Amino acid sequence: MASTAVGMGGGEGGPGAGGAPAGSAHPDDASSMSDDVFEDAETTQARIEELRRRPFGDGCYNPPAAPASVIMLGDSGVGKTSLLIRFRDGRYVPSYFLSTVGIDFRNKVVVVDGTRVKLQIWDTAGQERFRSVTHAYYRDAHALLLLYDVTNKTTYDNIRAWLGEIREYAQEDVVIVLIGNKADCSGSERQVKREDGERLGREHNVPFMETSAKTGLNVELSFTAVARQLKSRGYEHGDDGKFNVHDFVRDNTKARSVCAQCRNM
Ligand SMILES: Nc1nc2c(ncn2[C@@H]2O[C@H](COP(=O)(O)OP(=O)(O)OP(=O)(O)O)[C@@H](O)[C@H]2O)c(=O)[nH]1
Repeated sequence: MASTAVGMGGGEGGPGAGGAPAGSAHPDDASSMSDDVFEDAETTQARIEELRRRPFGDGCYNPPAAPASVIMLGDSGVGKTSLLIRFRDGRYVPSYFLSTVGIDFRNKVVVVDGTRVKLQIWDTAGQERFRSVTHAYYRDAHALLLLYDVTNKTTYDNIRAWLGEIREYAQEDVVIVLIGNKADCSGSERQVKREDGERLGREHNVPFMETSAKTGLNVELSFTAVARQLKSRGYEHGDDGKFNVHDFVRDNTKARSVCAQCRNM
């Protein structure tokens, strides 16, 4: 789990520039284990409104098109923040002690066949008590990355409930990708087989892949699949609409890689 302070706050010049957003704490900070990191709902709401107003700040000049909004969802601890940091910064930040507070975002441009697709990726708190805050964002989402943790069966079982929430709050045509994260873990650590994830994806007609924020397995692919599908639907100079995300994911998914630490467990 990670706090929003972990490299988050993508907009340059916004309230989070040059430091951690309010209500977050750094793991090295002795105060980070105390209750004062938990802000009240009003403060969280004010903070996310500030975040929403931030300009798209990737250092490039992109005046006309607004970025596509991508939201990362899933139970607390499945690795949403870690996956986003891996994708955005190409690094893995091992264990932190604090969960994401409320919601925060990062920007990233993905180039699809020469076209820049700008993604504004929202990292949500998996904890139940922040749900009402994050529900407000579903409506504006173009795509959702829905994660479970392959080492935690409960997070897999909860995917159906997450899909129910998505149906209730998100747009009908929102792009969804189902992700089984922590695929570097194997043996006794693993509680959910890849085939179970594949079956769940088929049941709900959403593309599925396993990822590892730790090793980087399929991390790029998960966001590229989203960007390609958004482009194919007409977001940013749409193409012929013939792109098939299921085929794309199937053809590009890499086999599992196992980290040394987990192998020895
Ligand atoms: N082995 C392994 N551990 C991971 C991976 N991704 C995340 N973790 C660990 O899982 C824990 C939770 O990761 P987070 O990224 O904070 O999870 P989260 O979903 O953002 O959690 P919330 O903010 O509470 O919703 C941390 O200790 C991470 O280091 C992975 O791919 N492999």
